Amino acid sequence: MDVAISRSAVTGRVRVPPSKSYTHRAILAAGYADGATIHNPLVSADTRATMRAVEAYGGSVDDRDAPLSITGFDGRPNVPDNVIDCTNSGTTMRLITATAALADGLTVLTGDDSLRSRPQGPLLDAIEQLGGRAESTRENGQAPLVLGGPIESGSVSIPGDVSSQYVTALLMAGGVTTDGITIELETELKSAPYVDITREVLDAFDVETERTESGFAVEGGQDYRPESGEYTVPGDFSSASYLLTAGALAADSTLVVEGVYPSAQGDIAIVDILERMGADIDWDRDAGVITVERSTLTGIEVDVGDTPDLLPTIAVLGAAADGETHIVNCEHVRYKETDRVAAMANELDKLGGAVTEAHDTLTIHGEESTLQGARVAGYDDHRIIMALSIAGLSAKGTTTVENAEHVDVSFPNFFATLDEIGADISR
Ligand SMILES: O=C(O)C1=C[C@@H](OP(=O)(O)O)[C@@H](O)[C@H](O)C1
Ligand SMILES: C=C(OP(=O)(O)O)C(=O)O
Repeated sequence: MDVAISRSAVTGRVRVPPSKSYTHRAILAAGYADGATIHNPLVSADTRATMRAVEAYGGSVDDRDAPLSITGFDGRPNVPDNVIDCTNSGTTMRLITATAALADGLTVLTGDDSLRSRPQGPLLDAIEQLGGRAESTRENGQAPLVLGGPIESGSVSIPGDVSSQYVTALLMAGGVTTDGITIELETELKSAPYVDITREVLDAFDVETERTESGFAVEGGQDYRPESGEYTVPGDFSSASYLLTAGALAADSTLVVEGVYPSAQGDIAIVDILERMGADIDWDRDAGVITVERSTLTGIEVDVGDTPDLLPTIAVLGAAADGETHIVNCEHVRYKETDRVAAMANELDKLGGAVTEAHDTLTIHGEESTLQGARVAGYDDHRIIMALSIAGLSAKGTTTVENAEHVDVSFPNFFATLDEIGADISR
């Protein structure tokens, strides 16, 4: 499905979808428990992959609309009857790799073309350090993966600069091992707030984890027990970033975004980034409401070490701002559904943006950029598609984004939501 977006104004009130990261963890935590009811879940292509995995390990998921009623496998995953297809979801594949290592037998994990090109090597190495079997069928550190357990407990040493999801996977599985898992980080941890999200969800399921001097640790022999059997997912700040950017670039008067309460999400930084760029933005934290007005923006420097998923959004803001926007510390953003640093450099260039790409930085020269509608590729990547669609709202003329159906991964109602607030869109 190609989507055409013409320059138009947006206004009104919108609600953000529930958080993808919290939903994945809550579903899997309910699987590690004997079950739970998950309120306000994100039901999307990626979270459905995690639901299927919980079922493959012996749990069940009823009512795939809110709330989700999950029966768990109680810390003891079955050997799946079939290969588990994680489709496009890196979070699913990393988190359930460690689950597979708890089962007494072999599990095979695969995914789509994109997921089968993403790095899994450090996590496979960690499973081997714990005495499990962990193989990449093509011996290139990528899926398809063959995992065998059961691992019992132990210490692992892994790099922290490829994906934080390896740490999340080991902490979640470690709680139900005999003696726990200690994780030593060989490098600085990138995407660190995602481990904070994990620890927050584990705490809500009564599983204790620890930040140590050199990494993290989780004691074994713990039971996943959600308080009163329930868990409620907060709103998603990565998804909110597209709506807030739409407001800052194209609001008629104001755009009001609802369902945005404080949580451990690093992508809350979008509020501060917009403020630093000069946007007129106000966050009522108690009410969970952000109000943003169309604003004249100025380029800034942003370190995305903690917030890789904001890179496409910030690149679009930079192309619409005056002056230079310098995005630094972004090498890990190249390991996502696509190489998002290169994708944004290529596609903003087609829209008239002046961009300089280096290995670990992306610079957008706002003063040399005048956004003009064009046909752009979506790279089958939800975040590239959503960011370019918002660029299309403020570009002169019409922007066509190819294969835009992939928004289904994290924000299934994205185009319907833009439509509701007045964007000129044809699908
Ligand atoms: O754990 C998570 O929920 C996520 C962690 C981040 O990945 P990395 O830790 O691989 O950077 C982020 O980019 C991804 O969208 C979701
Ligand atoms: C990178 C992302 O997710 P995942 O790693 O789960 O594929 C994302 O949602 O931007």
